[in-house]
Amino acid sequence: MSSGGDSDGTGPAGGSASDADGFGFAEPATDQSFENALAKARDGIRLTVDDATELLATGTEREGVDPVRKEAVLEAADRRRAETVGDEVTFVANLNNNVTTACNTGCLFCNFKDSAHAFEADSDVEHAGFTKPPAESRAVVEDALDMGIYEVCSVSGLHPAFALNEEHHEILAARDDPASEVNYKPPEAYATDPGTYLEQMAAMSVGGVHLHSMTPEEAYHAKRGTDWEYESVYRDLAAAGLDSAPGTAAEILVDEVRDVICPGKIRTGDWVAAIEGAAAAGLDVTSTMMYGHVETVAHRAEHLKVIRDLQDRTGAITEFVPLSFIHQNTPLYRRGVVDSGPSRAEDELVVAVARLFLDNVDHVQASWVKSGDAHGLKLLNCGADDFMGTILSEEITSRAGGEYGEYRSFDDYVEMITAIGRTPVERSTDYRTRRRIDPDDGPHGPRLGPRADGTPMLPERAAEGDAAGTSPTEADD
Ligand SMILES: C[S@@+](CC[C@H](N)C(=O)[O-])C[C@H]1O[C@@H](n2cnc3c(N)ncnc32)[C@H](O)[C@@H]1O
Ligand SMILES: Nc1c(NC[C@H](O)[C@H](O)[C@H](O)CO)[nH]c(=O)[nH]c1=O
Ligand SMILES: N[C@@H](Cc1ccc(O)cc1)C(=O)O
Ligand code: SF4
Repeated sequence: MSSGGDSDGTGPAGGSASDADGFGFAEPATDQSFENALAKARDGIRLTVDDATELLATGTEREGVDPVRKEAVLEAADRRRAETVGDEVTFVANLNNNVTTACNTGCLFCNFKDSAHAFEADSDVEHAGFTKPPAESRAVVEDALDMGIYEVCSVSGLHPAFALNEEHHEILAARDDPASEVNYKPPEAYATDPGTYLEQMAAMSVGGVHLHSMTPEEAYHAKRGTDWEYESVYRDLAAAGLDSAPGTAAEILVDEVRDVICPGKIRTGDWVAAIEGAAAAGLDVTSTMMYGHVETVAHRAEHLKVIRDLQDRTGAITEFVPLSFIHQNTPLYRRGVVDSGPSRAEDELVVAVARLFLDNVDHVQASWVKSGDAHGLKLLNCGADDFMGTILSEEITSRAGGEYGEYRSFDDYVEMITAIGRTPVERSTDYRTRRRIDPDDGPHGPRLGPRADGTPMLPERAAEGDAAGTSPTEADD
């Protein structure tokens, strides 16, 4: 959180919940409010937003995290995890293939993007970003399929030349001033044409891989300037090869927070509508929350309620992914709006309260990308049961200043998960296909991907020690 120093404190997020305006917390909180919420959590009674706020803050009547209360919350969540999903820890053999970093949305927590102007054909602005045309996307996925991946996860900047299809290009180009009205410039204006969204889907959906792509923000971009429904856009994307959608762009699903950290992004209502559209089109979705910047614990609780209500209506959410804010290279930090990300105690409480509050979402993910191995494993004892994927490539967290590398091998996974006394399980994106891994039967490699045969994905030395800084390309040399 933004007030640094005490690594176990919650800063303003922990302390200000009871004075947050407009969230119904005017009643002075008492010790009893926390104890009541904890008792409900232990008994499996559905929690209210106020209950979640109490648990996230370890009581709102005092500032900072109370270590004894925190342990009680984590223990309740760990027990709930064991009762609902058991002792398996899942992970997926996957590849991140992000198509472009060009984006003008201007989110203040993001350093993944590069100003789209720099990508224009006549620009001489230097940038370290990229745009992969569909053929290049396909080649990257093909290579990873040979390594045994099950899933390709693709999230991208909102490139102004991106359109759903040719019809969308025509609609956007017909505007009087497409650049300012609908954030559109024709592909000819750019050094590299990203192709259409449908072309990218068709290119990446190769060889039976599971394609996990098109966040609500991207879906909005794929229908901007039209009266198309999210459902029909997701149906077209699915017909081109999309299998499920990532629920990023959620950030904090409270508009007064979005006004500060991502004023250019879709509002909460649109994010919810996009996910409902994806679900109506028959797609599974994930859900996320990026926390630890300017929001209060009450905002986190409100966010969880949005997700739980959405899941009550759709049943399409396969997992909840807490995304711990990485602050170092972001505008929010550089401009002095925040002076750190969340504390480890906050990470633990977010995972735990997500497990307890989201009684209708089976899986809660820990991220070695955001938290590193040791803290990631700790989160698996706070209510999480999934440890994400091999990913092979990472650009969002590393560009923000994260230092935990860009892939983990199956041997890494098996060693880490068995070290905490749990069972390693290779999963499909939707968790329906699962393969328990015998730790003694190494070396380990993926078996669920269309071309997977149990061969380790990466040469042994690439997976040694801290994987940070070694790319798969370097490892192949
Ligand atoms: C980089 S965007 C790419 C996809 C698309 N542009 C979008 O916004 O949905 C994907 C997600 O990465 C996460 N993210 C970006 N910067 C981050 C940071 N500094 N720390 C943690 N998560 C971050 C945000 O949750 C964001 O929605
Ligand atoms: N938590 C992070 C993820 N999670 C996504 C998973 O890797 C996977 O795609 C999803 O669970 C669907 O199967 N990905 C990142 O790149 N970085 C993270 O921090
Ligand atoms: N790629 C996202 C995380 C993510 C991707 C897909 C998901 O389904 C969930 C989370 C990030 O690094 O921030
Ligand atoms: S989070 Fe997504 S929409 Fe926002 S600036 Fe980054 S890439 Fe663009």
